[in-house]
Amino acid sequence: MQLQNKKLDWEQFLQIREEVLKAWPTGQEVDLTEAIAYQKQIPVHKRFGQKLEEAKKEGITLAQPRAGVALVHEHIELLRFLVEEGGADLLPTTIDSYTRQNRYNEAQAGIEESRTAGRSMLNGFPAVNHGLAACREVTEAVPVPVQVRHGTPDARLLTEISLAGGFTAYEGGGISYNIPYAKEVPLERSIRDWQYVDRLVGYYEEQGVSINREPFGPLTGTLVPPCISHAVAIIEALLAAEQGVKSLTLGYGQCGNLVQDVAAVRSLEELADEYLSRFGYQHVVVTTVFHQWMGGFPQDESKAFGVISWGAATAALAKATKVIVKTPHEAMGIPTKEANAAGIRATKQVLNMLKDQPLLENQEITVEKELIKAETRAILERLLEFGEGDIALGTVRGFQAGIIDIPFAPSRFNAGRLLPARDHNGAVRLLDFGNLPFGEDIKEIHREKIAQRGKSEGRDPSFQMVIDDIYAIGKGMLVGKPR
Ligand SMILES: CC[C@H]1O[C@@H](n2cnc3c(N)ncnc32)[C@H](O)[C@@H]1O
Repeated sequence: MQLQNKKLDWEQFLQIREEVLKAWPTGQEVDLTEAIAYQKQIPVHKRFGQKLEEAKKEGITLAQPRAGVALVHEHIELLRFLVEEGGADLLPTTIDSYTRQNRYNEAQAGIEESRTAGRSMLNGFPAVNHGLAACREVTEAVPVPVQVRHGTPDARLLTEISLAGGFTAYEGGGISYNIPYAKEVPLERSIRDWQYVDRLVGYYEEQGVSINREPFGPLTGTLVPPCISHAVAIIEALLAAEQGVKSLTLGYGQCGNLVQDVAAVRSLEELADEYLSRFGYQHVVVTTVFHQWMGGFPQDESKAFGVISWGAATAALAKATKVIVKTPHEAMGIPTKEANAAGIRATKQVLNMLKDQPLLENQEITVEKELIKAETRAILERLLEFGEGDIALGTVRGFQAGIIDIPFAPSRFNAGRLLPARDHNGAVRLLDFGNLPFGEDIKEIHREKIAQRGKSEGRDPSFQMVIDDIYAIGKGMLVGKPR
C-alpha cells in the first residue's frame, strides 16, 4: 500500500507486531496489557514528559547527558553516578551500535565479552538482549525519568521492550535515525517502521500513559543549517502526531553563533505550533532540546569545557526546555562516568547562573528567526506539493529530488549536494544550495554574508572554507579562518 501519513489501523498494527516480537527471544516477554499497567504505576516524578512540561512552565532548562554501557549493574551504577555526582535532571540510556542495526547476535557476544573483560565492550546498553526485567531494574533504580537514545532505522522491537521496560521517553524518527545513520535503508521503509513506533506510543497515550517522543535534531551534527534540521523536526512531529503522539520534544544542534542559535530554538517552537495546528493536531505539548556542539571537539579538556559551557549558555539564553550535555572526553570516545558527570556539572553551573537573566530582545535575533522560518517553510511547502498534500509521500519524493538535503549524510537516498559554510560572524550559511527550493532573495542573503567573510579573510568563498569550518572548533576556533 502506498506510503501515507495516516494513523495505522490497529488490527493491521497487531499483525505486523507478531513478526516484530519474533526478532529476538526477549520480544516474547512483552504483553501490552501488562506493560500498560506497569507504566501506570510509575510515579509522576519519574515521567519524562511531565518533568519537561514543568520545566517549560518554569522557564528553566534541564540538563541531560548521554550514557550507556554493556552490563545492567554497571549501567545502573553509571546512571546513579550521573545524578548524584553530575546533577543530571534527566537520564538517558544510550543504546549500543549493534542493537541499532538489529544485530542482536553481536550484541549478545558483546555482553559475554564485557562479562569476561570486566569492562564495557559495547558503546551502549543492549536493551533488546537484556530484555524487560533488566530494563525495569534500570528505570526503577534511579530517581529521575529515563529516556532511550539510539540511532536505529528499524527500532520497532527496541520500542516494544523499552516502553514495557519502564522508559518514559524515546528518541528518534524515520528520517533523523536513517539518513544520518545508515547508507542503504530506503527512506520509505524507515518512515513506515517509525509509523509503527509512533502508533505504539499513540496506543500507550490512548490507554492513559504518556510517552515523550524526541525526533533526533542534530542529524549529522556537521554544519547543519537550522532550516534543514527544522524541516526534519517538523515532518517527524507531523508523522508522530498523526499516530497519536501527544508529548513532543523537537531538537536542534548548536551551530555556535548565538544570534542564529537563539533564533533557531525560538523559530523551531513557533513553526511546530504553526504546522501542528494547521494539520489539526490538538493537545500536543511541544518542548525543545538544544544539543551542545555535535561536531569535532578539542582534545584538550579545558577547551572542551569551553565548548560545553558555550553550549550550556546558549541553551539557557534560548530558553530551550532541555540541553543535551557533552563531555571533556568527546574527542576521545565513550567518556568515563567522572568525565560525563563533570560535563553535567559545568553545564548546570552555567544554567544556574543564567536562569534569571532573560536575553535582551534584539532586532538581529528577530531578523534571523524570520529568515529561518522563511527557509523552513519554503522546504516544507514544496514537500507538501510533491506529496500532493501528504507529508510522508512528499518527504520520500523530496529527498529523491534534493528539495530537502542533509549535509554530510551517509545515506545514498540523500542528494548530498548542499555545501554549508560559516559567515564572518560564524553563523552557518549555504555556499551551495543544491536543489533547495529557495527564492533569490534568500539565496542573496547567504551569498552576501559569505562574501563578507571572503573579503575579511582575503580569499574567495570556496570548498576550502567548508573544510576549515569542519575542523575549526577542534582547533579552538569557531570560524575556520586561514592561518
Ligand atoms: C549522538 C552522538 C553523541 O553521542 C555520544 N555517545 C554515544 N554513545 C555514548 C555513550 N555510550 N556514552 C556517552 N556518550 C555517548 C557521543 O559522544 C556523541 O557525542
